[in-house]
Amino acid sequence: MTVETTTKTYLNFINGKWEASSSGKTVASNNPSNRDDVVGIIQVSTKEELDQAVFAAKHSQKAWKALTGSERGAYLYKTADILENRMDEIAETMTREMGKTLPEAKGETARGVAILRYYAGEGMRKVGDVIPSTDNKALMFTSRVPLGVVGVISPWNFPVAIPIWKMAPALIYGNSVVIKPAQETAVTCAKVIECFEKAGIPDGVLNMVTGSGSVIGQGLVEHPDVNGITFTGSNEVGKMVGQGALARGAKYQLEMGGKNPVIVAADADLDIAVEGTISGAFRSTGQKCTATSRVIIAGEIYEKFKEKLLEKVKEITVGNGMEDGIWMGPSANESQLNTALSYIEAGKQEGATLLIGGNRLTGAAYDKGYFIEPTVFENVTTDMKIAQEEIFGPVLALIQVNTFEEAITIANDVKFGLSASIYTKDIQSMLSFIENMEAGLIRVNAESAGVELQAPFGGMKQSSSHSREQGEAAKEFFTAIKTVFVK
Ligand SMILES: NC(=O)C1=CN([C@@H]2O[C@H](COP(=O)(O)OP(=O)(O)OC[C@H]3O[C@@H](n4cnc5c(N)ncnc54)[C@H](OP(=O)(O)O)[C@@H]3O)[C@@H](O)[C@H]2O)C=CC1
Ligand SMILES: O=C(O)CCC(=O)C(=O)O
Repeated sequence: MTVETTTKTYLNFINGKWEASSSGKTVASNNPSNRDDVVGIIQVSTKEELDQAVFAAKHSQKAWKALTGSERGAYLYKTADILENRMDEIAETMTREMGKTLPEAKGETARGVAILRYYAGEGMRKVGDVIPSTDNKALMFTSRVPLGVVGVISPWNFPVAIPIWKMAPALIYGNSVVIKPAQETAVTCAKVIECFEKAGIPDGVLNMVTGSGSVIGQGLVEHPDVNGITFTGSNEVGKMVGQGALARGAKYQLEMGGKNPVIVAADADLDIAVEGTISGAFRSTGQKCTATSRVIIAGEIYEKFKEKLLEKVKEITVGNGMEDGIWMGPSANESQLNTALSYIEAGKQEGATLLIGGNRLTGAAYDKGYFIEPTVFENVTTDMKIAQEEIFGPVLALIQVNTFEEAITIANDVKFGLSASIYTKDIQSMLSFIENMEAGLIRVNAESAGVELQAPFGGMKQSSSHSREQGEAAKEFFTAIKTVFVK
């Protein structure tokens, strides 16, 4: 395993060139496992650089759109090959920058490669339908056109996969892109952009501007030349992004929080249910919008499930994700750690019973990082904060129920509707769950997290703006339909 020791300064990528911000200000991106380790220095940009990036995107888009889909796809195939060759280095940067373990980071980078290849192929697929006209002398069909300039605002929890699952479809359908990655993981994003640059993407078609959400993110939302905004992050910011885009008639897409339940029915295979619950709740330190945060368990098997779950939680090794044998890394930053700790406190105050964990980890191996114990509560009622609000940390609430109907009611009793999972062998329970769960992702005998790149991804209720990302569904956001009537 190689660890970089020099600290590099990363610039903005505007119109095919790497440039420093005119602000002269930079900020360090630190390792959440060891805050003394500076992963890179990034630009704190101004509106001026954002304007330059949007100008470049706007002026390059016509020529980009004029290429055939297969020509645009060739750039994505090339980018995929370059990313694949840099897999280890980019995954290591991700682990250093936001903490997820190296195997998780490698898996995510490989997923980025696969997403690029999937959308590269999309350049050769159909863009419209022929629709019978009532006039037998006419030809009626639909065609799709790009939106123009797409603004991408991405979070830190999937620093490779999320930027790529937004940029790749935007590009293949003929849009140009300005991305503002989360400051937390801007170095990882810069390395992904380097792969596109190396693949020869034409100047101005893809631009990256780093800086704060309130300046560069908000600036993208309000920019009159940005035709579409795709966002993943918190509900609070997402709603502002949506309102800002709507106010000026721009298209927008929001992927936000989750409070994802797992139902463990009386007939479930408990070993499989425990394995899926642990992985869903604690992988990536619970920092996934699809993470499991509530387990709703049939009374008959409650004690047995709890016992098996706690046995496995005790085995979780927490530490620096670069080290072999570490299963769970740190929280991505101090604020995430404090949020998780404050929810743990709220759980105790509101009367839930802490079964395991609940503390920040201390000691030589932990003091310079943001490490927290995997935590499980029981006696959780649905009115408690830990049963209602997104924690984005390794905290699990166990809720015991008497009937299947009660399980579904509780599972739905939140403002979110992203992902939901059930463990059962009974086909009627499965069908009822599929029918009645208010969630965009329904998982049967599988963990709540885990998304396949070729399938639609998104939530119901307050988890999304009701559109879907990934797979073919991405076409709906990144293009506009023209209905053509020819006579
Ligand atoms: N659905 C998901 O996958 C995610 C959910 N979250 C949730 O959000 C909570 C807070 O995380 P946080 O990182 O603060 O999430 P944010 O929603 O603040 O960040 C997401 C992205 O939006 C940017 N942003 C921030 N403010 C604005 C703004 N006013 N206008 C436009 N863009 C903006 C951020 O920039 P920058 O960070 O550079 O300032 C980042 O690029 C988490 O605890 C979790 O609950 C967070 C990440 C992903
Ligand atoms: O579960 C996954 O793989 C995707 C999760 C996700 O998109 C997110 O947390 O933002």
